[in-house]
Formats: sequence, structure tokens, C-alpha cells
Amino acid sequence: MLTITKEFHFSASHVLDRLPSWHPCARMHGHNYVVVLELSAPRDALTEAGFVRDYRELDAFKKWMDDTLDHRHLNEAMGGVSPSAENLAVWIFDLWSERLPELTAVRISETPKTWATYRPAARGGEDAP
Ligand SMILES: Nc1nc2c(c(=O)[nH]1)N=C([C@H](O)[C@H](O)COP(=O)(O)OP(=O)(O)OP(=O)(O)O)CN2
Ligand SMILES: [Zn+2]
Repeated sequence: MLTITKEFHFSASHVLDRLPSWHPCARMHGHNYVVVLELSAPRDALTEAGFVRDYRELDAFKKWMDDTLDHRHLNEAMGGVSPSAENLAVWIFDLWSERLPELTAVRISETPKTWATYRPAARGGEDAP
């Protein structure tokens, strides 16, 4: 299995309003988010050029991210889903997995020290069918 990743950046605010009120993240605050898309393909399924998928074909994802998430309030942009890093990873995966069939994982960083990864078992890795 071959795996490629590409990193994207956006800035947004959120409120984790399902947390208890004493929790700092229950207050409005913002992050400079990092999103990493991971795409995978078996070695015998690479394109003629030797790509899992051309990185440049991910320009559409960047445009969507800029339009939908950048400088937005994630509680609104995500339609009421609690905007944790975990839920954001799942939400992005579910929105993009049909358009990017090679998508195997979405990783989200809110701070330089934190990462959340959504990697559905059936879609990638050594155990994939
Ligand atoms: N499992 C999760 N825990 C937390 C999430 C999350 O999405 N998933 N989100 C937050 C906050 O939104 C934010 O990311 C703060 O995280 P935290 O690590 O507390 O950030 P700090 O910069 O304040 O941490 P320091 O330890 O002071 O560097 C909270 N938890
Ligand atoms: Zn936060």
C-alpha cells in the first residue's frame, strides 16, 4: 500500500458547549487548524504517472475548506455538531470520502501539541480487504 498526505491550514473559532462551564474550551476561542488528508492505493493501482492521486487534484478540497471553514465559527459551519477535533475529522471524512475514494484518514491539529485522527478500519491499512 502506498500512502500520500497533503496538509492544509485554516483559522476558525469554536465553542465546545457540551463541556462543563468551568472548562476553558466551553468559552469562545479560536485555533489555527491543520488538516492532513491521507490517501492510499495498492502499488499496482497507481496512475500512469506513478501517483496515488495528483496532489494538485486536492486543490478542490482547499477551495472548499477556504469557503466553508476558514474564518468561520465551526459550531455554525458544522451545522450544530460539537466541533471537537475528533468530530471535525469524521465530518470532513464523511463529506469527502465519495469524491476522494482513496481517502483513508483525516487528521486534525488544533494546537502544535494535539492531533486527532479518523481512519475507518475498512478503508486502508494492512488489514483492508
Ligand atoms: N479530545 C479532545 N480534547 C480537547 C479538544 C478536542 O477537540 N478533543 N479540544 C480542546 C480545545 O478546543 C483546545 O484544543 C484546547 O486544547 P488544549 O490541549 O487544552 O490546549 P492548550 O493550548 O490550552 O493546552 P496547553 O496544555 O496549555 O498547551 C480541549 N480538549
Ligand atoms: Zn478549541
